[in-house]
Amino acid sequence: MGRHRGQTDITTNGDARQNAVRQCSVMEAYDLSCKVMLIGDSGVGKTCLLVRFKDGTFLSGSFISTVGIDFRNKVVDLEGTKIKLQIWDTAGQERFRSITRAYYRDANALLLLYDVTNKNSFDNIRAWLGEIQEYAQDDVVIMLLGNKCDCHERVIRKEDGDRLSKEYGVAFMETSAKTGMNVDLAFMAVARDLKMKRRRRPNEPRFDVAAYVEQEKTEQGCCSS
Ligand SMILES: Nc1nc2c(ncn2[C@@H]2O[C@H](COP(=O)(O)OP(=O)(O)OP(=O)(O)O)[C@@H](O)[C@H]2O)c(=O)[nH]1
Repeated sequence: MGRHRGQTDITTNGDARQNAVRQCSVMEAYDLSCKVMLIGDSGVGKTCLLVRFKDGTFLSGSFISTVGIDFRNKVVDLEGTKIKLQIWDTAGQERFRSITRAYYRDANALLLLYDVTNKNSFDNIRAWLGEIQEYAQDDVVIMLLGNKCDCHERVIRKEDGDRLSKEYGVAFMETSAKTGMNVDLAFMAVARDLKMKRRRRPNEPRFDVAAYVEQEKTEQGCCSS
């Protein structure tokens, strides 16, 4: 397996808040690369999840929506294999849907977020899954994430997310970009899936990302919001 040189991590749109997201990283070598997209309604926490994973920090303060689409790279080490995750952060607002849809078909994994304090964002998950069926590759990895699980104002129970994910046969966990709960796991599970796919021999069983997440995830109650 050859090792590639990473491209510099330059983002694509001019939104002021994303100066926090916009930095050039030193070129890093990697063995495998994959595209991960963050999707879901506006305000569910996609940018914050990305920043938490990439920088280990939480973007608090006033909320400024993503314009269009943006990306950052992160190279992770999985038992000696360097995997470059190219993570696309999409705008949740309806007016950008035609732009973001165009990127679905190149994605290896889709992290689909709702906000546990926002019922609408949960109710819209079925529509998002419909879009995925229509525009994404058949073997795309889908992970449903109930974000902001640190908040006391929760209106969606964990069982609701669980039930929906089972109905659609996708991986599920609750996350918090604020505390970092399960954030690394979401991205590392995607990296592991990619590695297993590339390494799998014809007669070997497929890696079950949903079962892996179920086993590894942290189930935590509320903390302060
Ligand atoms: N308490 C809490 N707040 C969060 C969390 N994640 C995001 N937020 C807040 O939710 C708001 C929206 O977060 P963003 O990451 O900008 O949301 P987005 O999904 O990228 O929104 P769009 O760019 O419009 O699609 C911000 O005020 C964040 O500080 C979380 O895990 N916990």
